[in-house]
This record gives sequence, C-alpha cells and structure tokens, in this order.
Amino acid sequence: MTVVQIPGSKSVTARALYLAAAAQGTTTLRQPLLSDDSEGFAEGLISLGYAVDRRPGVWTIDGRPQGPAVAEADVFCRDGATTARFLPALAAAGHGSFRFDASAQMRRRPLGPLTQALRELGVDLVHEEAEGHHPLRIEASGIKGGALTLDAGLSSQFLTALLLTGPLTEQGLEITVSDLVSVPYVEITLAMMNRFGNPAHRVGDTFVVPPVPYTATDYLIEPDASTASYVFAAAALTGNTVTVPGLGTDSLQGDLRFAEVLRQMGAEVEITPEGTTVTGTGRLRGVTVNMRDISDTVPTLAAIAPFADGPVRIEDVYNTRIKECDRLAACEQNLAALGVPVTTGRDWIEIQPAQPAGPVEIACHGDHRIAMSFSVTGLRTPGITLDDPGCVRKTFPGFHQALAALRAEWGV
Ligand SMILES: O=C(O)C1=C[C@@H](OP(=O)(O)O)[C@@H](O)[C@H](O)C1
Ligand SMILES: C=C(OP(=O)(O)O)C(=O)O
Repeated sequence: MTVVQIPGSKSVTARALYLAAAAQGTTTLRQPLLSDDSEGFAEGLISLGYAVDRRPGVWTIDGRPQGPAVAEADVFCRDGATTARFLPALAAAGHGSFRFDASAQMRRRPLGPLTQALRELGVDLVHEEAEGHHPLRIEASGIKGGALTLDAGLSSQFLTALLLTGPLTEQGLEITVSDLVSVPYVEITLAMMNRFGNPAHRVGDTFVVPPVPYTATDYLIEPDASTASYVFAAAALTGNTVTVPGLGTDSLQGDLRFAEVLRQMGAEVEITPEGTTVTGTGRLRGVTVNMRDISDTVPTLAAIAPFADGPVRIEDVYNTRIKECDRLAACEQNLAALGVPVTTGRDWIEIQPAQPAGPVEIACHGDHRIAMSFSVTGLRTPGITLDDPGCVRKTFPGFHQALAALRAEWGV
C-alpha cells in the first residue's frame, strides 16, 4: 500500500482566505495549498491591503469586516477563477477604487452573471474591455443587500462570490438561483460560512445569508480531492493500492465522489474518517456517468477511459468547455492523437476501448488538469510527453515528482 500526501484543497484554501479576510479577528489557516492559484489569491488580498502572513504550513490573516484597507488597488488575479470571481465581490462591499485583471484565458472566461448581480445590488462597476469579462473597475461604496436572482448555469463561482459577500452587506442577501452547476462547491461555501459564524443556508432554489458578521477561527485545510483523483486513477489503472490520509468521510469536497466512479468501474474503494484507499483490481468496466457535480475530474476519467472494457460516456459537463481550456476539445484532441476512438457533443464525451499508442506530445493548452490526467495515461502508454509540464503549478507544483515516486515504487 502506498500512502500519498496530497496538498491542500484549492477551493477550501480560497474560501478560507476570503472568510479570514472578512472576519473579525485573526484567523489561522493550517496546511493551506501552496500553488499558483492559492498564492495568487493571497497576493490579491495583500494588494487590497489585508495582512496575510505566510509561514510554512501556517498562514495567519488579520480580518477587516469593513473591507479592503486601501483606497485604491490594482489586483492581478492570474489564472485563478476563484480569485478572479471572489475578490471583486469582496472589494465591492468595501470603499475605494479597485481594478481587477487576469490572465488571457481568465479574461476569456465569463464573469457577466456576477458583475450583473453586483450592479443590481447598486455597485458601480465598469468592464474596461469586453462586457462581462475582465478587466474591470469598481468604485465601491458598500452594499445595502436584499433579494436578487442569478443564473449559475456557467459557473457556481458566481453564487459562491455573492454568498461569501452576503455578511458584509447591511441587510444580508437572498439569492434565487437557476440552473446551478457544481452544486457540491456551493455546499463547501455554506459549510465554511457556517464555520466562520454566519448561518447562511439554502431553502429550495433560494440561498439566504443573514447579515451576521464572520468570526475568526483556526482552520485546518483538507487535502484536495480533485488532485487526489490522479493518484486514485493511477492506482486503478495499474492494479496498485493508494491511500490518501485526511481525505475521508468528513470531507467537504464533492470531487471525492470520483472514487465512487472508480468503484463503479471495478476498483476497490474504502472511505473512512481517516482517509480514502483505492485499489486497482486489474479490471476497469465501461460506464456512463453524469459529472455535472464533479466536472474537474472529467479529464481524469477521460484519460483512463481507453483502458476500460467498454465505452466510457461522460454527460452533462458543458461548462468544462469554459475552464482553463475547452476540456472536452482538449481530451478529444489528445485521445485522438493517441489513436483512441472518441466522440464529443456540446456537453458530453464518449471514449471507446483501445490501447493508446505513443509517441505523442500531449497538447496541455496551459491546463494543469490536462497535463496531470494524461500523465496518468502515460503509466500504461510508452512515449507520452507534455508540451507544457509546468502548467501543473496552478494547483499541484509537486505533481511530477509525486508521480515519479509512484512509478519508482510500483515499477511502472
Ligand atoms: O468554487 C470553486 O472553488 C470551484 C468551482 C468549480 O467551478 P464551476 O462552478 O465554474 O464549475 C470548479 O470547477 C473549480 O475548480 C473550483
Ligand atoms: C476549473 C478549475 O479552476 P478555476 O475555475 O478555479 O480556475 C480547475 O481547477 O479545474
């Protein structure tokens, strides 16, 4: 059995940073993620005047319930959508003149439903270039609050940004949502808001956030379940056993359900309060699976799908086309280059059984998940290389070393 320590959850780290910044008092975050996304989030907060002290394994943040400490800031959100969507909402609840920009891909990704909602709440906000996209400028003078509607069909992050901001408004927020994707991420948001003392909750399609201020706390960040999907897939693919401690029955993350998909395909999976263990059994069955709730693990499944004994069909994942790249297109392109029969539609991909054949240089499209997923394919496919191995820095800078250690231990 191989024990793998997986770095902290990107989603939990981002929310914890926001909540700590907005809370009364000093918060301690234990085992935060060290990666481009989480460091970009922390540095975004620093640009807004928050005191964030980063020491190995422990970050402390002095909260400011009244909002940013500076009257003006120019915040670069890098490639992280959590940063690019959560921080403008935080700034809007404060007072000052704030400009936000992001990477070329993040500029292309949608922001409109969030900025539209902020405008409905009275926020003075201008898109400097394309309407509904970064860069943007906010003249913030606080938010009164109230009821609003939100289309969350492209991203749940619009809803999370508004939920996190609710307690900073005078009256709180009541947000009625249509077409919500990535529901488990909203559940993470509510659970963490509750941990920081705000009783936000869901009633049908409406999310209620009372104007109860956040209180600082001591928070242990759990390992990242999307990151764990690569080592779980690696075990299932090569007939080995992997245990990820700290990611178990108490996890807040929906992406742990990827282990259940592997179980459906024939792997042995044990999830306990201490962690999750996946054992490859030498057999992978074909499967049809709706991954609307866990779409960050679509590339992981697509990349091992050719080794199943029947077709693998992944459904209801349109919004994977508007992530770090068009992930359905990138999976299709790379699988086809490996000689694997694959078809896609607007919101699905279907992969037929085949032994992938190298040599092939995987086109990563700058997307950490494409890089990590097809590296797993490489455990059973000679000749796979990546055109951009460094893009894993977004969530898992140590990925290649971790995979090399598994290869050495398993002799694959
Ligand atoms: O809120 C979050 O932390 C996230 C929500 C999901 O995005 P969408 O809601 O856009 O699907 C997920 O893909 C992303 O990696 C992280
Ligand atoms: C989609 C992702 O990131 P984000 O939307 O937070 O940039 C991801 O990490 O797979």
